[in-house]
Amino acid sequence: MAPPPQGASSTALSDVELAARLARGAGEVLVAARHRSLLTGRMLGDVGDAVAQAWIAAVLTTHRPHDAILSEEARDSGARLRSERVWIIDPLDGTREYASGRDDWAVHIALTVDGAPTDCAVSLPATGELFRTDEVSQADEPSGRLVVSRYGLNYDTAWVADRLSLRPYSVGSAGAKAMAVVRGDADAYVHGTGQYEWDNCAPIGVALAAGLHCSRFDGSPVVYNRSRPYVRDFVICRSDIAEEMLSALGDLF
Ligand SMILES: Nc1ncnc2c1ncn2[C@@H]1O[C@H](COP(=O)(O)O)[C@@H](OP(=O)(O)O)[C@H]1O
Ligand SMILES: [Mg+2]
Repeated sequence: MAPPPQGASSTALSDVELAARLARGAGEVLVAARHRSLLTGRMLGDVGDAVAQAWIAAVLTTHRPHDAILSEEARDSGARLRSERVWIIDPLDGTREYASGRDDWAVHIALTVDGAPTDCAVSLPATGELFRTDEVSQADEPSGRLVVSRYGLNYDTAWVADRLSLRPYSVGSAGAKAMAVVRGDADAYVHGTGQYEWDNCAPIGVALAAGLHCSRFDGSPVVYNRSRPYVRDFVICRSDIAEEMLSALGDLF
């Protein structure tokens, strides 16, 4: 009997298991590409983006040949707008942090079905952490902190920090910020200056699965796989402060 074709599509691998292996595997590729600082800075960032993208695309094409893909590092095509199942990928979120030797960078893998994240994983390869929708839960204790950009507070985050009496806590990368809330290092992440869908889809998928509140500033759900894949604002926070948070965001000028 002939052996099964190599790289044949696998139905045995569940969507969430595939997402987790992609996030973990691409993270290992990225850690290897940093190898003893043979490359640094912009060159390392460019190589990291490219090799992680190539590996993820090859695995997805092999294991889910009928699904569409939207990735920060690949050309977009209108085909995804006709597809129910779309993988939304950021092969390396926090490229600057990765390239400068920091730990706050992430790999984002999300499967969306009809615009909603279902099976997602976010890896933080430099710390060895992997967050997946089927194994995540909300942290018990509030921290009293608001996770903000490495460049400090802006108008929206200063407003929220003041209204909810939260102390700012600086982290790079959208995925690393969102996972700081999942882990319990922060109570909220608020972003009002726009991001692409790949920056927040898997992080929001994981945060929703953990029982956190995730929405647009007006309280509506974040919808994915739009023709222009851009999200103007969103909030991720502990469910017990969601009401107060939405009220503060509703009062923003
Ligand atoms: N105003 C904005 N518009 C578009 N993308 C933004 C943005 N602010 C942050 N991002 C993206 O969100 C990610 C986290 O950014 P930050 O650490 O500054 O919060 C980065 O992704 P990449 O590193 O994948 O490019 C960054 O490009
Ligand atoms: Mg990104």
